Order: sequence, then structure tokens, then C-alpha cells
Amino acid sequence: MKIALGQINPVIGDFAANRRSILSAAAEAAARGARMIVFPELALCGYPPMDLLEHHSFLESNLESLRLVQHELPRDIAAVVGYVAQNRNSVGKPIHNAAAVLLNGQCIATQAKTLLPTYDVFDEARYFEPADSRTVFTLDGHTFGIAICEDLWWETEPVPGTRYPVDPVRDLLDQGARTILCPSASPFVKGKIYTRQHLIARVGAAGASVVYCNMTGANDNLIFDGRSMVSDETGTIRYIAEGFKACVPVMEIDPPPENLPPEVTEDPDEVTCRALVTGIRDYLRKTGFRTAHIGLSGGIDSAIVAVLAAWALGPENLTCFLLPSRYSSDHSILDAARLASNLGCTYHTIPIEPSVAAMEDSLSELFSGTTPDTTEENIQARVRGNILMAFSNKFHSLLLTTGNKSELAVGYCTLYGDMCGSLSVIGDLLKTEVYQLCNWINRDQEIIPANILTKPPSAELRPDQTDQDSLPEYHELDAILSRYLMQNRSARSIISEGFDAETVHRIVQLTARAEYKRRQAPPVLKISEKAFGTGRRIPIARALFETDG
Ligand SMILES: Nc1ncnc2c1ncn2[C@@H]1O[C@H](COP(=O)(O)OP(=O)(O)OC[C@H]2O[C@@H]([n+]3cccc(C(=O)O)c3)[C@H](O)[C@@H]2O)[C@@H](O)[C@H]1O
Ligand SMILES: Nc1ncnc2c1ncn2[C@@H]1O[C@H](COP(=O)(O)OP(=O)(O)OP(=O)(O)O)[C@@H](O)[C@H]1O
Ligand SMILES: NC(=O)CC[C@H](N)C(=O)O
Repeated sequence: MKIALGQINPVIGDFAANRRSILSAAAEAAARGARMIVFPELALCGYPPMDLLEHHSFLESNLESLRLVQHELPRDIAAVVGYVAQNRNSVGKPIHNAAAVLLNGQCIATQAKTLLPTYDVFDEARYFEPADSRTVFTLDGHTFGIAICEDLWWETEPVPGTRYPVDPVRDLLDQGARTILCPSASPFVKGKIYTRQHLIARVGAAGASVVYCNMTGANDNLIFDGRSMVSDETGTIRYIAEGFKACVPVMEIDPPPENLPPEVTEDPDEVTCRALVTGIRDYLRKTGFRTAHIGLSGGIDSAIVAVLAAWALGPENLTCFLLPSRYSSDHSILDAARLASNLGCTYHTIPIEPSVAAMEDSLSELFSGTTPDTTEENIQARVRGNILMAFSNKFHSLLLTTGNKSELAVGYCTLYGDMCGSLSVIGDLLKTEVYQLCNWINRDQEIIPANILTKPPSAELRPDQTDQDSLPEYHELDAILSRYLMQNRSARSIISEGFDAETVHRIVQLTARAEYKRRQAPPVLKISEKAFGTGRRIPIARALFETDG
């Protein structure tokens, strides 16, 4: 039997476009002899629809769209389509996260999702009623079971100490399933592909094959990497679809192809770049923007964002602004200009001195007798924010923010200043990871001028300032932050590893205090297991250090 993977990139709530993607993928698969095509989780409405699920019109459009797909699909190909189903029981939440098997105008099977992820960025139990049973179906004598995304993840323990009571895959196998079909919307995280491979191998250990179809593209902070997979009944991966790209591969599953199975590997730097490029590109496309712009300082953060944005949108669609102040060094301006030229982007230079001087003049009476402090530094950052937002308003261009995860953690950024913007491109990359990725970008040729990579990081908001005037060295800062943020470790436990106690306490305090800034930050493209944003929810008004100490 030939099976196709409908690895598509749905737009949340664009039922007409998603239906077209489904129908065209099914037509292509049918033309290439596929008997079945599996689409991603909630392919019809996009993932995650969040509170749109509380709108009746959304649910009605979704069901109407399913009816249309059912009748418009090519004949003789079964399509497994993710949609929102009504819960026909009188108890529980009114809807299920489900998949329908459509064939020749009929719906021959449906399956709701049993395990509803409600951790990190997932919030499915808020909306959906879990399935209370699972059933297999047959096609051409082959028995299939459907396990929607998390239903494949039973053996993992997302919340320490908890384990789902039901193993949906085990249940389907016990009912005779020989192949598990897995419509999925599994957001990209570096290295997660190996976990998926491991989960598929578990099914193989029970003698069944898996057809795993993951979504591709990005929605807000979540990036879906595709890389759908097909395994044989020994758990060996026989096929991996391309990452970050819509495609419709077709393959024989019974028996699987003779050729050697592909190795599941990823280059962490390359895959991170591809993920972030996808995140930028889809954010703009799906929000109706074609062009973006950034403030290019000659520092490393805006440099990497410029490269990623130029790759995502094309250099002709990225405008860079050099906004020097009285403290900007000549080399910063030269480095920024050289980078923009290397990328082929247009750049404009607008000195901020006149606006800063005008602000200082306006405030001089009010501030008389005070000494300069971060207030004056922040005015510079806010003048830049003002210029960059004015360009956005006038030319319908989207401002990308350039702050990294280390700065966002400790609050080393100015509200309504360098935090202005709509999408945080590197807010999930620690500063040391930014350096690593820049070196990867420059591996064959110098795209980012070497000087940007070697000079000490500085906000250039006062004379001879460097980041290390206020922060520990980045390798130390990042080591502490990854323990505190990613592993939820307390200061005491981090100190017990040999880190300097005073530094750890200060970093933990700064990070805890800066929650209010992060709540106002734009969505951060997620690439790690713990990113700022919807997957890390911390109250702002709270007792500060007891829980962290
Ligand atoms: N708990 C809370 N909830 C809500 N709001 C709270 C708050 N605590 C303070 N605030 C408000 O926030 C204000 C302070 O925040 P904000 O105005 O941003 O300013 P602030 O955090 O005081 O200063 C910005 C810091 O970032 C550094 N910086 C700026 C720009 C770029 C870079 C870089 O290298 O990338 C570094 C700069 O050197 C300085 O240390 C307070 O005046 C108050 O209005
Ligand atoms: N001279 C400048 N011209 C244009 N934009 C600037 C300038 N200075 C700062 N910015 C903008 O503000 C952001 C914060 O910059 P800042 O220099 O304060 O710190 P940074 O975090 O070290 O960033 P970078 O490494 O990009 O310099 C920059 O990434 C950039 O987008
Ligand atoms: N949509 C889902 O069920 C996603 C949850 C799953 N653990 C994943 O990230 O792959």
C-alpha cells in the first residue's frame, strides 16, 4: 500500500486556504498512486487555535470545511484529516481534538485525541474533552490505529512524577493495529527529533509501523519543523521528509522500500537557523507583512537578526537603520554599514543626537539637580524605538526586536526602547549561543564582519560602556541562567555546583524582577525546551526571592 504524508503549513482560521492545501496535496498523492494520505493534527483549522475554539463561528466553519473536503477529495484515496469534533456526550468539554478518515465521500472512521498536553506551551485540556475510547479501522485488509501527536508520547513524563493513566498506542496495538497513523503538530525544539525517533521505535518494538505526519511552518512563537517520518514494523525509520517545507512524499509501506533507511541526524546550528528563518518568514506572511526593518548597531545581536531576516525575506525586503548617538564608536557604524552591504540590504543613517538633545532640553527643568543615570541611557534607546516605529507606521514594515535570552532574562533592555517591535527573533538564544550561531553563519565566508564577533559587547549608551560593567561574563551568566530557567534550579542548588554565591543571587534576583518586562515583550520564537512567553508563566506581583533562593 502506498501512503502519502500531507506535510502542509496551515494558517490558523484560514479554512479556505487550508482546504485548498489539503485538496491539492491529496490530488498530487492520488496521481502518484497513494491509497492514503495523512495530514497533520488540526490541519483543517491550524494549530494551536487557542481561544478561537470558544467561538461558535470558528467551530462551524471547521465542520463545514470538513464536509466540503469530504466531498471534494479525489476518489479512492483515504485522507486522515485533523479537525475539531463535537463531543456527542452530554458531559465534559463540548469538543474533541480529532482526526477523520475520509474516503469516497464517506467518513469511514474518526478518532479523538486521548492525551491532551497541558504543560509548557500547550493548553489543550482547557478546550478539549479527551477520548474515552480508541478504535482501529481497516483499509484493503490492513489494520490502522490513529494516535494524535501527544498520544504517541505516553511513556514520557512531561510533568515530573506524573504519568498518563492510558497508553493509547498500547490500546490500539492490542486491538490489532499494524500501523499507527500519527497526525501531529509538534513544535520545533533543538534535538526533539531524536525523542520522536525514540517514541516511534517503541511502537516498532511492539511490531507495528508508524506514519507520523508533522505540521510545517510557524504560528506566532511556535515553529513546526515537519520532518515527518515513516517507520517499518521493526521501528526503523524508512523515510524522513524535508524540514521546514511543505511537501507530499509518497512511499510504499507494505512492504517498505528496500533502500537503506535514512539516518536521523541534525546539525544544531543549521537547524536553529532554518527554524528561525521559518519563524520570521511565516510570522510576516501570516500577518500580512512583506517587509521588515531593524536597528543595526554594529553589535552582534542586531547582526545575527539582520542575517536571519535577510535570509527569510530576501535582502530587498529588509531595511537597516544605523542610529548613532554621541557615544557610538566609529567602528560600530562602519561594521553595521559593512554588514548591510554584505547582505545587500538598504540602510539609512539617522543620528539620534538632535532628538536626544531635544528630549534632554524638555526635561532639563524637571531634572535639574539630579545626576545622569539609566534615565538618560533609556532616552536614547527610546528615541531609537520611536524612529523605528515611525518607519513601521509609515511604510507598513514590521520591526524585529534584537534582544537575546540572556538580556531578556536579567532585564538588560529598555521598555519601549530596544524592546519595541513585533517579533523577538533571538529571544530564545542565550548570548553564548548567539556567538556560536554567528560563527556557524561565517563558516565559509565572512558574512558578519569579524570585528562584530571579537569586540566586547556594549550598549554604547554612555562613554566606554561594556555589558560586563553590569553583568558577569556571558559564559558564566549563561551557565547560571540555563540552570535557573531551563532546569528550574534554586540559587542554593546552583551555588552548590561551585558558582560564586553573590553572582548567582544577583542573577536570580535580576531575572525574577524582570518578569514585568518579559510580559510586555513581543512573542519570542521558541527553539529550546523552555522559552520565554506562553511556555513559562510566572506571576509579576509576587514575593520575590523565597521560591528562587
Ligand atoms: N514590577 C514592575 N512592574 C511593572 N513595571 C515596573 C516594575 N518595576 C519597574 N517597572 C517600570 O519599569 C521601569 C524600568 O524599566 P526600564 O525603563 O526599561 O529601565 P531600566 O530597567 O531601569 O533600565 C534599562 C537597563 O537596560 C540596560 N540596557 C538598555 C538598553 C539596551 C541594553 C543592551 O545592551 O541591550 C541594555 C540599561 O543599561 C539599563 O541597565 C521603571 O521605571 C518602572 O516604570
Ligand atoms: N547605534 C545604533 N544604531 C541602530 N540601532 C541601534 C544602535 N544602538 C542600539 N540599537 C538597537 O538597539 C538594540 C539594543 O542595542 P544595544 O547596542 O543597546 O545592545 P546589544 O544588546 O549589545 O545589541 P547589539 O549586539 O545589536 O548591539 C540593538 O540590537 C539595535 O537594534
Ligand atoms: N500537539 C501536541 O500534542 C504536541 C505535544 C508533543 N509532546 C510534542 O511536542 O510533540
